[in-house]
Amino acid sequence: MSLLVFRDVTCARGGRMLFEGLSFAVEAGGGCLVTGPNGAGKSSLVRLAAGLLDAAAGSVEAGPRALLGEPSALDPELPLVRALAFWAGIDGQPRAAVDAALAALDLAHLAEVPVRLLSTGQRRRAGLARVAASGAPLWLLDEPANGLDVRSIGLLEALIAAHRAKGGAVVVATHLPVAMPGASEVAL
Ligand SMILES: Nc1ncnc2c1ncn2[C@@H]1O[C@H](COP(=O)(O)OP(=O)(O)OP(=O)(O)O)[C@@H](O)[C@H]1O
Repeated sequence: MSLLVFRDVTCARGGRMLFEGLSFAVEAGGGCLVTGPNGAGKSSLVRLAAGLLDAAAGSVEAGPRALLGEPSALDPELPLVRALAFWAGIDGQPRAAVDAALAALDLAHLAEVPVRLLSTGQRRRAGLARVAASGAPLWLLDEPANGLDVRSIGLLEALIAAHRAKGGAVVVATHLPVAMPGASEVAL
């Protein structure tokens, strides 16, 4: 079953064509690495997949999805656990999903710390925890390894592998190495 399908997609931004005729699909349990130099259109592809940007031509079909973008989307004033619980509530997920995500990203000891006091890497992991707790089958991760140390990249890779093992699918746009065994690659 495909969780994301691009059919002959053309993407233009600011009057400039970024890519055209792009077709690929990501199946349940699958992974897709989106690579390319700065400005190639990796973030734009993720935004197309998220439904935040319209294709100039072609079609994008996606099931329920969760997006990790540059801002973490977490309320900076709330303790981390409450900021995550807010989104989990909107996504209809139980509190246990938040606790599991905090544990998976080694954030449980920071649960009561306001989001604004987290370090860059901790905030990135917090954004990943929001995605992990969303219950969405399709994860769209834009530069998820930015700001992460080597150990945290290992946590990210394990999180992705566990989601895929449960039948989820993951799209990762990255200029840093992120291990996703068996993933396809879209090189822009
Ligand atoms: N809102 C916008 N309006 C006009 N042009 C835009 C807009 N957002 C991005 N662009 C342009 O689209 C091109 C692709 O940007 P995008 O962020 O998708 O690339 P990227 O591959 O993710 O780059 P990077 O590796 O630097 O993050 C760039 O030339 C950028 O200037």
